[in-house]
Amino acid sequence: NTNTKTPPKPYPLIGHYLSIYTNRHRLVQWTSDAVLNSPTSTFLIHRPFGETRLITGNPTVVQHILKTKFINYQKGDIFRATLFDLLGHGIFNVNGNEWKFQRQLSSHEFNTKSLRHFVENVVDNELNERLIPILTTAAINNTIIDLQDILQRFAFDNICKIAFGYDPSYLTPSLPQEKFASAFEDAVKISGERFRTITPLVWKIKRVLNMGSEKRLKEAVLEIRQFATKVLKEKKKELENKSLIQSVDLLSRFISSGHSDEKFVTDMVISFILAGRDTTSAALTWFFWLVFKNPKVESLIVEEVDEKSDSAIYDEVKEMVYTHASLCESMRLYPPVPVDSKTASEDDVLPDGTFVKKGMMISYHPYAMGRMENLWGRDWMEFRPEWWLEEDETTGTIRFAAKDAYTYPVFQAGPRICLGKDMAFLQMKRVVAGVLRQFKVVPVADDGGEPVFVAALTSKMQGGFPVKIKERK
Ligand code: HEM
Repeated sequence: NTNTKTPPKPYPLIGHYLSIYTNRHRLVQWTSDAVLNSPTSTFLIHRPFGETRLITGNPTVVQHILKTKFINYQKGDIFRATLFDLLGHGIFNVNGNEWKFQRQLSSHEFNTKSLRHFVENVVDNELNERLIPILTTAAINNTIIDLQDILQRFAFDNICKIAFGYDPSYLTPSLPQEKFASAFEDAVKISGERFRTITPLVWKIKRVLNMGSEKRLKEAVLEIRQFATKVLKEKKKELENKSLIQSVDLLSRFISSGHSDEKFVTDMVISFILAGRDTTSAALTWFFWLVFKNPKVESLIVEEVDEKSDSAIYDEVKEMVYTHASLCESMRLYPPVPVDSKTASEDDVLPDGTFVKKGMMISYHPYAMGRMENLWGRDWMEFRPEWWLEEDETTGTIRFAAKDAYTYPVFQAGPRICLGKDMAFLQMKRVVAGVLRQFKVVPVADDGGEPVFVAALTSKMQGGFPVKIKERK
């Protein structure tokens, strides 16, 4: 492991490849160290054969690429080609007018009250009918459960119900293994692995030869698309002679607003499922670990949850400022999307003077940024939700104080900021309230050490999160 105080040095021809290869299991940490040890917080990675990539933790540079020069920094060809088999022309994988159109269409739905109510119902149902009973049984039998796996299943059921009104029952393990869920799981995993091959040629050749993981990817994507098309056809039929009732999924909303082209809507729905699948579960997994390590924070959250439990659901979630702050703080240290990349369409010069050549990839690094002394102070490693709270001087109440979006780009920032941010908080706060009101989550391997943070497209706790569940008295 390299954790030197100077940024790693490149060699002729192979650049940083040796160091990258040795650290391939901890690339987030390797790139984070490189950014943290670079005086400008921007680091140039040399890949073999002279290719270079920039990686930055400087908020001014982040603002430059995500907002000021937004048009110049898009999803690049490598990114798009790597994810194309899975995502097609879905919102995650397009630029320009194609993106703008989908963004406007979906922002409209995301801002409706009726979608919000629909999401609340879906989340509450999954919570009360599935998650809480599983935790209750684990508490009674004193069994060890993998909370990370359970939260992933929870998020997958939720997002499928929200995106296309279909319940895969992934959090009901007694049912036979759901084909759609495992196809999605494999497709995301294999697509993520494509990014880690030394050159895209490796997976492209495997794909042409229909070999190994590429063969499975092809099958999985076919299963996903066939299934999504089947749901779409059923929905269309269902909606043919009916006007849309208020409380429905995104797919029905898109169809009802006149967008019924099969390929277009299927691509859109797949992007949404990907976006909502592993992000909230990753955030919650690390959150429950941090809360266990910080009993004072835990008791303040439980106090807030108990206090709000009488109010209406919507207000309860809106008002849970301490819980909200704790979630933000937990994602500062363990962001669900730890590194995210763009590609320059034209030559450019960054605000710090760095020259960017057309076609160069540039990544911003929320994981490194959450660990920067100049942004968070010497005690950045402390888990302190209070950093996100301030007193309202006129009323004397405590309120949430958001940080600058380019200093904390956990949801990205600028025109392409995460569309599901509010939905994600709503879901996460419902889960935190539902779980902590009734239970204490106790990690099994509490040897004092930090679990290992790993990431493909989104982050995970390596080896899962084995816990015991205790009923709160
Ligand atoms: C804690 C949870 C979440 C985090 C940290 C998160 C983070 C992000 C990030 C970093 C991006 C930018 C990706 C890129 O363009 O390269 C993004 C985009 C997006 N997110 Fe989220 N996300 C979360 C939950 C959700 C949920 C629940 C949804 C709901 C469907 C969602 C929907 C989207 C969509 C549609 C985009 C694409 C926006 C666009 O390209 O215009 N996200 N999110």
